[in-house]
Amino acid sequence: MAQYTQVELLTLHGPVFRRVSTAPPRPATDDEIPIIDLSTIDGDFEARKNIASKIKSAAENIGFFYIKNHGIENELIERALESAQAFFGQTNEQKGQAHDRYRGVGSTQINKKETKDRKETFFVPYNAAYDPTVANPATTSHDEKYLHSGNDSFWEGTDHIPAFKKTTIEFWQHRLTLARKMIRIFALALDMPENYFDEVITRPGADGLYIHYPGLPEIVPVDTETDVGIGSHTDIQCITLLWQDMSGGLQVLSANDEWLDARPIPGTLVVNIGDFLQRLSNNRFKSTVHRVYNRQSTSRYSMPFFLGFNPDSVCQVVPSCIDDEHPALYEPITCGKWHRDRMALAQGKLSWQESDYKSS
Ligand SMILES: O=C(O)CCC(=O)C(=O)O
Ligand SMILES: [Fe+2]
Repeated sequence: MAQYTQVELLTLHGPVFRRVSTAPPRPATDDEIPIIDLSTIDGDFEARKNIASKIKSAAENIGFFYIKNHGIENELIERALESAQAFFGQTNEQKGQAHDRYRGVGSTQINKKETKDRKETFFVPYNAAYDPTVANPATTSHDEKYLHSGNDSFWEGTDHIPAFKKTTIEFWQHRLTLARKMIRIFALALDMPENYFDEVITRPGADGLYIHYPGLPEIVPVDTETDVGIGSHTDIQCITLLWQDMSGGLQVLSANDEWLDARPIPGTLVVNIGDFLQRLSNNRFKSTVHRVYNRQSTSRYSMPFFLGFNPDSVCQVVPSCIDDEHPALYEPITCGKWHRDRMALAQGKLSWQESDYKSS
C-alpha cells in the first residue's frame, strides 16, 4: 500500500496542502516529462504551431518539459558555468561584496515546513540597458524602477573574475531572447494569436540566477538545519528556463502525487510553468511543485532564468480559457504586484490574511 504524507505550500490565498507519496523519487518517463525539439522555432508558422501543440499537452499535464535545439550555444553555457564556479569559489567576504545580488547558504527557506535551503545564489534582475530590444533604456515607469534596479554597483565586487560581467550579461540576454520566443509559442498553445503577449514582455521581469548546492562534506556533520537544496515550491512568474549540471537532484511532483526525477539530459534546458501563467490560463496550464536535493559529496550547479511579464502591465485571464463552464477564476492583476507580494510572503513580510488575494 502506498504511503502518503503532505507538503504545505504558502500561497497568497492561504496555505495549500498537497498529498505526496513517501516512496523515493522514480525516473520520469519521456511521456511524463517530454523532450520538445525547438529546431524549427524560427521556421514557418505551421512548424511553430506544431511545437505549440506539444507544449500545450506538457503544460496541461505536468507543467514541466525539456527543450533541445534551443539555440543557446553550449560554449556560452560552459562559460557561464565557469563564471558561476569562479564566483562561488571565492571567500564569503568576497562574495559578500556583491551583497545585494548574493544570498548565502541557509539564508533562505522557500518552504517554511522544511529546512533552510542549502544553496547559495547570485542573481541578475532585468535591466533595460542590457535588453537588446530596448532602444531607450532611460525611460522607466514607477513599477519598473522598483523591480529593475538600475544600480549596477554590485558588478564592482566581481571585477577581479575575468569576463564575469560580460559572460553573465551575454547569457542573460540569450535566455531573454529565447524566453520571448517561448512566450509566443505559449500564446499559440493557449489558442491565441502568436503576438498576444508581445506588449507585456517589452520590459519584463527577467531574473538570471547562478545557484550552487554544496556537496555534503562541506557541511560537517550532516546539517539537519539545511537538509534540502531548495524546499518544495512552485515558481512565481510565467516560465522558468533551467540549465542543470549532471548531478541530478531536481524532483517534480506528478499529478499522481509521486516525486519524479527530472534527470539531467545533456543539451537540454528544463522549462516549467510558474503561478502567474497558471493564473492567466485559468489553471489550464500547471505550475508544478518541485524541489532539489543534493545529498552527494560533490557540488551541484544550476542556472535558472525566471521570466515574468512587464511589472506594471495589468494582465487578465486569457479569453480562450474562459467559457460558460469555466468562468474566470481570477481578477486582473499586474505581474509586478503578484511577484512582490509572493516574495514578501516568502520572506515573512506579508501574511496571507493581509493580502488582497484572500478568497471570500
Ligand atoms: O536548481 C534547480 O534545479 C531548480 C531551482 C529552482 O527550482 C528555483 O530556483 O526555483
Ligand atoms: Fe523552482
